[in-house]
Amino acid sequence: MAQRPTRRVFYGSLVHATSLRHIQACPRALIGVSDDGVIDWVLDDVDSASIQDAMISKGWQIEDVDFIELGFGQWIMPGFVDTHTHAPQYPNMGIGGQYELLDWLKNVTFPTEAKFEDVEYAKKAYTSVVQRVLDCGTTTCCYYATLHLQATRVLADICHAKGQRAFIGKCNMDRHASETYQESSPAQSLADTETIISYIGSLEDPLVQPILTPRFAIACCDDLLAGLGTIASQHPDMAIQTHISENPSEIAFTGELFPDCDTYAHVYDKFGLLREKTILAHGVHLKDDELDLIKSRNAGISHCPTSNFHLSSGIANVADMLDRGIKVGLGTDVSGGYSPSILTAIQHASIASKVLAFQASSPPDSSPSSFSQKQLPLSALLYLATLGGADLCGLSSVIGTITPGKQFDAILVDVTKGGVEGIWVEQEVGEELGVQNKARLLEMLEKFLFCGDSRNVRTVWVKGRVVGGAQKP
Ligand SMILES: Nc1nc2[nH]cnc2c(=O)[nH]1
Ligand SMILES: [Zn+2]
Repeated sequence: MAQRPTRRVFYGSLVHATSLRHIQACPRALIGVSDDGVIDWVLDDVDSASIQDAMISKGWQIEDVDFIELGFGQWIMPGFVDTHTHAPQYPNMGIGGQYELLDWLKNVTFPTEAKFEDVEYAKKAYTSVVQRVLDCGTTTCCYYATLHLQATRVLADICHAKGQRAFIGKCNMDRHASETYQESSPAQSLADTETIISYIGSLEDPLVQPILTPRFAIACCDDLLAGLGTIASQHPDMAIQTHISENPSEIAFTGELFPDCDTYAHVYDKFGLLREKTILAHGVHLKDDELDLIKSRNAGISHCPTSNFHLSSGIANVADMLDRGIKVGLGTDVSGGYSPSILTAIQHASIASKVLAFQASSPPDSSPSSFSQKQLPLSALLYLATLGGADLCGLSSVIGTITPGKQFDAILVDVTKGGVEGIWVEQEVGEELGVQNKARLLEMLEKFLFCGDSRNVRTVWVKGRVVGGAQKP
């Protein structure tokens, strides 16, 4: 029996942000994806009559491939990168918005996370969390797990089985949490961290990677932070995630606990935890010298605007971070944030930038290269959700755009479905693929980013494998 071809060619619209300032929108792209899930070639503008010739020019024959032609209102774009979320907090999503951070952790979050001591509970919860996140179009996700070793293994296994690209961190926290939910000693916490690192390293596919995860400075004693710094130095390539400067009471308490450190960022730096691929969630109240330090260490910020609004933390000045050349990605921060979808983070990142812009006391910098005191343009929003997030995780050469040599981590968007109103009116009057010109495509993209939801995410691929979506083929 003839083998089913596994090389795929997509014909239709392609949209991706290649920089903070530029969206490439190609209404008639032809994309060749190899059977190992790598993007082999991309042609920007191919007439429908020239498809076969175009493929032949790449050495591909139409009979040897799965050929997928996109319809009206559909396009391929990179999958989203969620640079900060808490898998064990999904059961709590939407609950606890009356609290600010420290009370919210005590009253809502720690009791929920404690339940993950039960491995069966963890299996059930994490199975549905990971599928939900994939169905939202998130192809790469940086997950905090809980402090539990077994449950963290379960989360890694589920991401591995479902094929999500993921960073999985067993949370380190040995103080200032609760009597029933904190680790017994730094030694225990560090030993479990080493165990999870080697366990995740033993999974045969490098899609799932370990990430060092000190919860935040308040929850880690000096010995624990020092031990994590040692582990970090033994794994110079490993990513690190933590929280920083989210809430005024948190910052004040951190200052009391680390009186020898000038700022919050200096605490992490002192212990060797501020470096390339360090993902700092929030950064709402960072001072100038902290921003300088973060930039000098080549670390970056996960902007979590939904959470920053929901827990009344404040508004992070992303425009200023971008002007300083600091890496920024988006995070849902469930369940500080109440949505698993990066679309919600995009919407709130836009609103946050507008609030800062209209509260500014001076006129915006007139330089077109400055984002400061201006609303974030669509290109920046899309960039933060894709390539910017990838860059923060050290994956910008692997994912984040639909570019030859990168892996096919992508979504097929369909704005004729679900809750995106208004698009199909033009379709009724005869608009077809060829007429879906660049301006129209950008308009549809904007509508998807602001009015869309997971019903519009038709298919989700990671490394060429279908892993989710509203309508898997
Ligand atoms: N938003 C948020 N901030 C934190 N700081 C320490 N832990 C957490 C957490 O779980 N969520
Ligand atoms: Zn968080």
